Amino acid sequence: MSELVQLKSGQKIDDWIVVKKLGEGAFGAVYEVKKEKEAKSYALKVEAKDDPIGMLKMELYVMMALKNTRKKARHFCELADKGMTFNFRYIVMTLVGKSIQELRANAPMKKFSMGTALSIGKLCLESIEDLHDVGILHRDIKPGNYAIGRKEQHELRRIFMLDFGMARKFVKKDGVLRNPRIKAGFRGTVKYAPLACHVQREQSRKDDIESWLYMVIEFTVGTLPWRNLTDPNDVGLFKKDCKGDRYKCLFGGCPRQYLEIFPILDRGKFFDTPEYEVIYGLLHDAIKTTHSTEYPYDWETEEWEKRVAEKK
Ligand SMILES: Nc1ncnc2c1ncn2[C@@H]1O[C@H](COP(=O)(O)OP(=O)(O)OP(=O)(O)O)[C@@H](O)[C@H]1O
Repeated sequence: MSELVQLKSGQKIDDWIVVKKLGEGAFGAVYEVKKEKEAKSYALKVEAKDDPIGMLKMELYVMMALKNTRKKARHFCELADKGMTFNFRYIVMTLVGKSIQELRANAPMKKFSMGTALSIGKLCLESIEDLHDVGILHRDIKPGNYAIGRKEQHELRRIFMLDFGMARKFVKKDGVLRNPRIKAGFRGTVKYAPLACHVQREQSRKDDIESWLYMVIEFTVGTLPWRNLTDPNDVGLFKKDCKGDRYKCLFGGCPRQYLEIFPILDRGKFFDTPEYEVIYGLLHDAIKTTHSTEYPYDWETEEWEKRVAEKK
């Protein structure tokens, strides 16, 4: 694998000045950048030009595909610039706030209140539906790939879907759905991967929703029962059992409506459009039956701010 590109604070890349590093993924780093004499910050993602995998190309493709859609503004960063220097490629996009993973780490018992869990679960599902609408699967749905907006922009109730490095087009140019390959290599993150991924089956839209369900269960109860398993095969077997006899192990502490989601996914075939509306309906129903309120979100409260300040 090629070396990660490292940029320094103050370094100039075309029109952009690096403020600081925000984080680093397996394939590249993300930096806060600004234009000279402008106050607004953006996020710049880099990748070495000789990177054999070339995840940024897919990120760019996805951002362009989303650009002209009706709902583009809802849950995605906007592309502000793209470019290439002597040894790396980069894209510049909306700067978002904390990832859901970081937020959950700060939450008491590592779980959100029922209202917040259900409400952001709904927004995360909307982002998946929007992505599917442009013919793309995410294939790495997890809390680290979602972030809220920035406080300065008054966007603490907005959810952004990030990181399209694992994405795949499931529709061909002529609009026909691509046929599944006989075998598809493991993609994504073991903890949240759908069962299809564990058995190296081609993923389809319902598999993004299966990962979403694991993520939402974790938002709600603070844990997933296979959290301590490291072997992907063991995790796969555990997930399989949870779809059957061991369902209580996974759904304990969740609203009863979550139990209805696997059957909805299972009755869908590979090429079928998932029943998003039915799932939104279940989430709304769960808000009612658990007597939850969606707002304020947990991170908008004084207790939250106090706890974060105490941790520092
Ligand atoms: N638009 C953005 N604004 C602010 N921070 C961002 C933005 N995009 C990504 N980040 C942050 O940059 C870091 C690296 O992101 P990246 O997507 O490269 O990798 P990752 O998802 O953390 O890891 P991996 O590639 O292993 O899945 C993460 O902490 C992420 O939250």
